[in-house]
Order: sequence, then structure tokens, then C-alpha cells
Amino acid sequence: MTPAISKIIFVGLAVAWYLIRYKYARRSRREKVVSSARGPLETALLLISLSGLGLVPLLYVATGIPRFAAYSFHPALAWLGSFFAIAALGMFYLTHRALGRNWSVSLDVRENHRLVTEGIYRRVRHPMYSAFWLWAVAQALLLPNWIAGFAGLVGFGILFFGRIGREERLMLETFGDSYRAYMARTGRIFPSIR
Ligand SMILES: C[S@@+](CC[C@H](N)C(=O)[O-])C[C@H]1O[C@@H](n2cnc3c(N)ncnc32)[C@H](O)[C@@H]1O
Repeated sequence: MTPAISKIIFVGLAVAWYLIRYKYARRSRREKVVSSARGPLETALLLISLSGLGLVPLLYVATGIPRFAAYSFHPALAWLGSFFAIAALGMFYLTHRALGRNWSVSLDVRENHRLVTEGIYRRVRHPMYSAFWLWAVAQALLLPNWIAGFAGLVGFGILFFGRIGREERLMLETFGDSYRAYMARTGRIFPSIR
């Protein structure tokens, strides 16, 4: 493993990540939204997350900027990062497949929205966010730069903590006791950690 291979792995898997999302984003445009918790806060959170997980690391891969934040490359960390990134991508795919037409990039409830509680959603109620956390850790391990590497954890962390309470409230308003019972038997992003 070399720094160049580590960057190629990061970009290749990021493209795969984008392609998975693109397919479901196109499909979801056809599904009517009946209620939503979108607003300026959601837009700001999405932009912050996109910067940390996308723009900052891609600028680094393309140009080496910010150079002052570089540190020495460790092949073992990059191997671990590749493993985490592949696991994150697999989880990301499974969550999109399970949510199907119920998926949306933000906080929307669709017409005939179904509460998904099986498959990868059986023991964890936010496995897509688990995949994002895993991906953000992979980014930190693959890119030897304090800013570009850790921007994903910071950017996604801000989105996660700024959104999760509102998303669960929206689900409770929509599904009531079914979601309450689902919350009682699942962990947020890790089984058995509520
Ligand atoms: C970006 S997706 C993230 C889904 C989930 N938080 C996760 O991490 O796997 C957000 C949308 O998914 C929907 N959603 C969240 N949990 C759901 C579930 N268990 N079943 C169906 N839709 C869900 C919400 O309506 C929200 O608009």
C-alpha cells in the first residue's frame, strides 16, 4: 500500500458510494412527499456534511491542499481504512435496498410510507448513519492529513447530532406506537446501544 493507492481506493469507493445513491435518488423523485421537516437548518447540515465527506477530501486528493496538515503515511492504517470503507459501502447499499421508495436524502415522509424494521433495520434503526460513521472513520484512516482525513467525522458528526432527534420525532409522529416499540428493541447506530 502506498499513499497514491490509498487515494485511488478512496476515490474509487467514493464514486461507487455516489452511484448507489444516484440510483435511489432518481427513483425517489417520483415518490410524493406528504410531510417534511426540511428547512434552512437541514440545508445547512447537508452542505456541512457534503463538504466534510466530499469537497474537502477530494480537494486534498486532487491537490494535496492543505499541505501544512499532512502527516506521515502508515500502510497498516490505510489497509484498515480500505476494509472499513468496503464494509461501509456494503452497508450503505443494503440500507438503500431495504428502504427502497421510503428513502430520502433529508427528513421526508412519502405517500404510503412504510416503516422498515427488517433486514439490516432489524436491530439498528439508523444503519445508513452507521455506514456514514464507518465511512468517515475510513476517510480518516486512508488520508494522512489532519484536516482532509478528519473533515468527514466532523462534517457528518454535525449532520448526525443536528438531525437525529428531529428524525426520530418525525418517525414518532408518523408511526406512533409502532416506532416507539421499534425504538425500544433497537439501538440507534449500534445494536443494543440505545
Ligand atoms: C437519509 S434516510 C436515513 C434513514 C435512517 N435514519 C438510517 O440511518 O438508516 C432519512 C429518511 O429515512 C426515513 N426513515 C428513517 N427510518 C426509517 C425506517 N425505519 N423506515 C422507513 N423510513 C425511514 C425518514 O423518513 C427520512 O426521511
